Order: sequence, then C-alpha cells, then structure tokens
Amino acid sequence: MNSRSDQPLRLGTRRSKLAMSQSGHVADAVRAVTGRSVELVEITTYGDVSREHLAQIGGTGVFVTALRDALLRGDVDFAVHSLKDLPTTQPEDLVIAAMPLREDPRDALVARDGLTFAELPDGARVGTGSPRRTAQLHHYARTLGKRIETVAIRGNVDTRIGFVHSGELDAVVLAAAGLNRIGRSGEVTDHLSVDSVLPAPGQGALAVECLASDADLIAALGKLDDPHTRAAVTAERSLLAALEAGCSAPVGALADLLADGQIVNEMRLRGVVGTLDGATLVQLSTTGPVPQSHDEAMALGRELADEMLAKGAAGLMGERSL
Ligand SMILES: NCc1[nH]cc(CCC(=O)O)c1CC(=O)O
Repeated sequence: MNSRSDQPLRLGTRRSKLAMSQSGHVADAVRAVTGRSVELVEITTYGDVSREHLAQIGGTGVFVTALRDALLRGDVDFAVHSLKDLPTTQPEDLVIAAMPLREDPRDALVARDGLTFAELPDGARVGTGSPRRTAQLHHYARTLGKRIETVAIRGNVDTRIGFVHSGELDAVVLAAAGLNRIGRSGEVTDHLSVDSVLPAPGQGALAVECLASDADLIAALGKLDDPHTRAAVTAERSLLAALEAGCSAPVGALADLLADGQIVNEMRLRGVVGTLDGATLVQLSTTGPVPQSHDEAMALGRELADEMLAKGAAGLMGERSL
C-alpha cells in the first residue's frame, strides 16, 4: 500500500452529516476486513459552507472533485462517494475499488400529517430540486387523477424537511438511503414504489475510491465489494451515459435481480425519461442473464438506451423548465 501498513488508512470525507455517516460506516467495514485502523480526514473546500446549498441540488461536482484532488495529491488513501453523484466517466488515475451492498434505492416522501403521496390533496406543494423526480411525480399524480405543484428547493436534509415542518410545503421528496443513513427514516411518510418513481442511477449505492496504482489497497477494499450491486449500478450508469444525459437530466433507472425460487438468474433494467410536466414518459425495461463482467453490464445499459432512444427519449431530455 502507498501508506505503511502500520499506519492508519486515511479516509477523506466531506463534513456533511450524510458524508460523515457514509464514511463512518465504510471505515468500520474496512477496519473489520483489513484489521487496519482507519482515520477520517475532513476535506474542506474554499467556500464549502456557501457552496453546500448548490451541492445539495445535485451539483455535487465540486465536492467530488475536492475529494479526488486529495486522493491524487496523496493527502488521503481512499474516499467514499454517493454513486449517484459521480459522473459516468471514471478518471484514469482512480478506481472504484468497491461498491458495497446497496441501501434502499427508493425515493421517500416526507409529508405533513403523515400523508402518503396518494393522500396528498389536489394542488399539493411538493419540494424537490430534481428534474427526474419532478417529471415522475407529476406523472404519478396524473395517474391518481390529480395535479401537484412542484417547488424547486435546495439545502441540506434538515433544511428541506424544515419546509414541511414550517408549513411552507406539503411534502418533500428525498432519497430513502440518505435518510436511513443519518437516522431520519422515522420521518418518512411514504416510500415511493419504484413502479411509480424510478430512482436516480446508482441511488442508495456508495463508491469506495482509491488510486489506480495502489494495488494492495484495491485488493483490501475489494473485500467490501458486492458484485450484484456493482453489476446493477454499472448497467444503470451505462444507460445514463448512452442516453448522453447528465446528472441533471430527468433520467431514472434501476436494475434488480429476478429470482426463480432461490436461484437468482436474471437482471432486469428499467429506465425512464420524461418531460418535466410528466405528460410524456418513455419508460422501458429489458431483462437478461445476470452480467458476469463490467462489459456485460455496460451492454445491458446500452441496449436499453438504444430502445429508449428509438422511442424518442432524446427529444424529452432537452427542456429545462416547466
Ligand atoms: N444529490 C444529493 C444526494 N446524493 C446522495 C443522496 C442520498 C444518498 C444516496 O442516494 O445514496 C443525496 C440526497 C437526496 O437525494 O436526497
């Protein structure tokens, strides 16, 4: 390893509650599988505080970059990212040594008075900064015979849930995994079924990243890898890349395993793109043997992207406002 094996491994992390919790869990797991000690090193960027708001609406690029710079400088040995915040192209000098078992991939509703999405009144004000959620929430509301108003919000989890407590909004939508990780799952009033709202590619999964040259560390961190999570997330991100959509595009995707009795034998990949008003969605799925390699997982994503593009997906991704 780059670092001496009698020295603690340095895990670079942002200081947000979500990042600290994710890094803390991975640190525990790394201690357990390697027997090494792990220390958390907080990475603060210039303007971290004021940029926090920007980052929380999905423009997390600045934080991913700060962690990656710290890795490349050798200030830390490895870092943990939310996979859904990572661009689909991987920097040459860095590798994702592990994708641990995925958390709940679903989106979650935090609504006033314990309301579920179906119970929200016509015209309810629902906060989200995500075009993917906006498109699918409007569509879901339409299938229930009502309209909602989506309100663009930003800020960390506390701020966003605060809009519901203050009465400014009827509900907000957040990733269930994030709420679970920071111990706020008790505030969820409805877990949105993936049959109604497909999550962001990689949602609920983590990436444990280190230098591509650090072979011993890659092998050690690799013990945390969950091959099914990796296959699923790789297929989802391949779909996103093949649609040539960025992190702010209204694209949802989820790969899951289909079992015949106890035997897992197929992977299903579902994808959606839509207009922000939810009036038009292209939603398709494909099923194939569980990918046994990176290339096979990539191929599954490209195959579904081709089918979605043939159904007009590209034309739905351009708009930027309702
Ligand atoms: N873009 C912010 C972000 N990045 C990862 C998560 C949650 C954890 C995850 O999806 O793994 C969140 C917050 C949210 O979408 O509610």
